[in-house]
Amino acid sequence: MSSSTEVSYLSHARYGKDKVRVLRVVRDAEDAGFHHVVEYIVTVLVEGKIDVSYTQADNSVIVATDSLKNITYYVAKVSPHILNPERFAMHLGTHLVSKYSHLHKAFITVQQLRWSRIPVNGKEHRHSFFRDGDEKRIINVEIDASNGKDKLVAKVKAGINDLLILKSTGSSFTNFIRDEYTILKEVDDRIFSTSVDLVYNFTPIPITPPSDKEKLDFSVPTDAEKKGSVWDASLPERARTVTLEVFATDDSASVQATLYKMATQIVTENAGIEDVSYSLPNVHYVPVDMSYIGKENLNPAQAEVFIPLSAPSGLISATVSRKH
Ligand SMILES: O=c1[nH]c(=O)c2[nH]c(=O)[nH]c2[nH]1
Repeated sequence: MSSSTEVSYLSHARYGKDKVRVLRVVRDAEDAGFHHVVEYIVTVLVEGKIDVSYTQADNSVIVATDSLKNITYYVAKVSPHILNPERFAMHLGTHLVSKYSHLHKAFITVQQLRWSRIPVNGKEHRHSFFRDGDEKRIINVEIDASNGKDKLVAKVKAGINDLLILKSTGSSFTNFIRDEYTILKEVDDRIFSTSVDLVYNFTPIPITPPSDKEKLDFSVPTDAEKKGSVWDASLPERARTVTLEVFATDDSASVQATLYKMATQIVTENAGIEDVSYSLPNVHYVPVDMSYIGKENLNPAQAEVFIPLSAPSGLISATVSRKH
């Protein structure tokens, strides 16, 4: 950044549009009455030679945030990758840094809301959907053109937010530090409930720059289905399945130990993933003392009535990284 005063200079600048909400309908290529829908909340931000807009009040370098919003809708209309949020985000970011010579980086975040097919008489409906939960897929893409418009690099992370899960046994918590602050009893059986936030980071990958005049080409490599890479369209569902299955089947010694098993399995099974992070609140369910009415409800093996505590909760997080 060039401009500076006696004591300060512009050291960082990034701008764009937040909360661009878009729903896209895709009519199936073989059967136009069979619809696919995705709903995204998109953040589209750019960096580059934009310092004079801050330091000199010179707007000539600004692609208006309104235009960035319009470009988001346009790419949502024309991208053949719209149903895949990672590819859509990479396509949008690639278009921006390719079209505007002074923009060197694009940062695209896509939050995908759930729309699942309504089952009717045991069959998934062709064009009717329901919101089955608050869980979201989150995709973060940086398209970096700072080494040249012909040497684009994509840095992609993806994951899940707000996936609420609970198991009613198969979880214990013992052997922790006991001192003058300790009230908590050791338990060999308890409820374990959490709201999963999962993020996995891919190894940065090269992106083929668009060759058309409009800079709208976006090519997916031919080894697109290569397991465990950014291009692996089945990876998000597999990471979700690992999360759910490890949670369900682990004889959990702690949130920490179960988290580690989930993260380790995802890194092990996906060669393109550099690291996996989870943030897991330990949502407490407290057995009600029913001795007032002569009912045993405190013994973990007999407890049946619990108070869900909205606050406070534990908060357990960790990152498991690939060794090189
Ligand atoms: O799995 C747990 N990890 C902790 O660190 C902790 N601390 C606590 O009070 N309960 C639990 N449970």
